Amino acid sequence: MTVQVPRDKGLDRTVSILKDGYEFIQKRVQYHHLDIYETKVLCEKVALISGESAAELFYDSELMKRNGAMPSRVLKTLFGEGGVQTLDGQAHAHRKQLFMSLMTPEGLERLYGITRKQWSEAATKWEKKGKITLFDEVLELLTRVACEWADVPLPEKEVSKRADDFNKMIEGATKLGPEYLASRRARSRTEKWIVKLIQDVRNGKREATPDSAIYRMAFHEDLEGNKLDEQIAAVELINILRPIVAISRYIVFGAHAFEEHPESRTLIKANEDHLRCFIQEVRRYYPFFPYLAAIAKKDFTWQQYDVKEGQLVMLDLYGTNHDPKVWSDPDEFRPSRFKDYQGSMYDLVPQGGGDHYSGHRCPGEWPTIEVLKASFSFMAAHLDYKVPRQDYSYSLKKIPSIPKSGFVMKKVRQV
Ligand code: HEM
Repeated sequence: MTVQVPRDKGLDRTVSILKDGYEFIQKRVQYHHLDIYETKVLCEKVALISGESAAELFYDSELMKRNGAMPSRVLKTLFGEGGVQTLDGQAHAHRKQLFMSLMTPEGLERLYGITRKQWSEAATKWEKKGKITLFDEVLELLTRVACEWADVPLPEKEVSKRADDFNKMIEGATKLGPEYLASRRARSRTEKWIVKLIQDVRNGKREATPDSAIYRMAFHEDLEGNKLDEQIAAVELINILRPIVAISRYIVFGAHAFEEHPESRTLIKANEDHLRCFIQEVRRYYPFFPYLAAIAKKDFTWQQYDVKEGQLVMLDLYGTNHDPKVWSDPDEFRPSRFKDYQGSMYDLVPQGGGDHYSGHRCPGEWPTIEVLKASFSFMAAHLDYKVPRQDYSYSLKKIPSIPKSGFVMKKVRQV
C-alpha cells in the first residue's frame, strides 16, 4: 500500500526556501511527524526528506544520482562547472580518489602545523590593533593556510582580494541581483588565476611538490588516461582552497560558543577529548550547509511513499543534525553528548553522510577537524581578548549564516 505524501498545495515554494532558511525542510517534515514531504521548488515537484534513514536513502547510489541536480546558480558561484560534485558512478569514484589521496596523516599533520603558525602570526598583528572583526581576519588567515597547504603562491598584496573572492563564492548562491553577479565575477577571477597556475605547473614554469593539491590537480588523469581540462583542474583546486576558507565560519561560531559557554575554554585547555567533543558539537549545532539535492534514478517506494524517476529529492542536513529522534535536546549546545557517541554514517551530517570514497560525503571532513583543532586549541589556550558590546546573534533565515557583527574582539593578546 502506498500513502499520500503530505504536500504543499499548488504554490511554488521557491520563495519559502529563502524565507524559511535552514528550517525550510524541518518545519514541514516535523509538523507532519514524517520523514518526507512533497513540495514544488523552481516549478519542479520535490521530495523533501529529513533524518538518519533519509540520509541513508539519499546516499544510496543505486537510487540517486547527482548529475543535473544542482541548480546552475550554485555551479556558477559556489562549486564551479564540471567538478566532482556533479559526477556519478565510476567517473565520480575516480575523481573522488584524487581528493582523498590528499587526506593522508602526513598531509593532515602539515595542515595542522600551517594553521597553528598562521594563528600565531595573525595574533601578533592583532595585538597591535585596538579592535578586530574575527570573521574578516580568519577569512584571510585561512586563505593563507589554504594556499600554503595546496602549494599555491599567494603574494602578500593579494591576500585580502583572494579572501574576499572566496567568501563571495561561498555566499553567492543564495544572493540575488548585484550580489549574485559579484559572486559570479569572483568565481571567474579566481578560475582565471588558478588556470594560469595550473598551466605554469604543467609546463614546468612553476615547480610544485608532488604531494600538493596543485600538483595532483595539474597531473591527474581521467579513466581514459587524459589530463583534466585546465578549467576543470582549476575548479577542482578551488574545491580544495574555497572550503578551507569556509571553515572560518565554524571558527567564528566557535568563538560564539566560547562566549555563551565560557566553561568550554577551560575544559578544552584541560582535556584533549573535550576539544574533540567541542568540535563535533560546533559542526552539529551551528548552521552551515542547509540541504543537498539529488535526482531519483528510478521509481521506488520509500517509507510507503512513491518517488518517481527523475524527481528531485532534497536532504535536510541542518534538520538531521537537529533531529530529536537522534539527538536529545537538539537545540542545546552540549559538547558532552559526543563523549561516548558511537554514531552512524548518517546521523551527524554537516558535511554530508555515507562513505567518503564511494559517495559524495565531503572529503574535507578530516581537514576541517584538523583546522578546527589547531584553531580552537589556540584560541582557548593562547588568545586572550575582550568581547565588546555587539550583536553577535545569528539568523537561521540567512544562508549561509554567521554572527551578525562578525564577532568583534578587542585588546587581543597572545599568551
Ligand atoms: C566548513 C567546512 C565544510 C563544510 C561545512 C563542508 C560541507 C560539505 C557538504 C555538505 C558537501 C556535500 C556532500 C554531498 O554532496 O553529499 C561537501 C562536499 C565536498 N567538500 Fe566539503 N565541507 C567543508 C570543508 C571542506 C574542505 C576543507 C574541503 C577540501 C579540503 C572540502 C571539499 C569538498 C569537496 C571536493 C566536496 C565534493 C565531494 C563529492 O561530491 O564527492 N570541503 N562538503
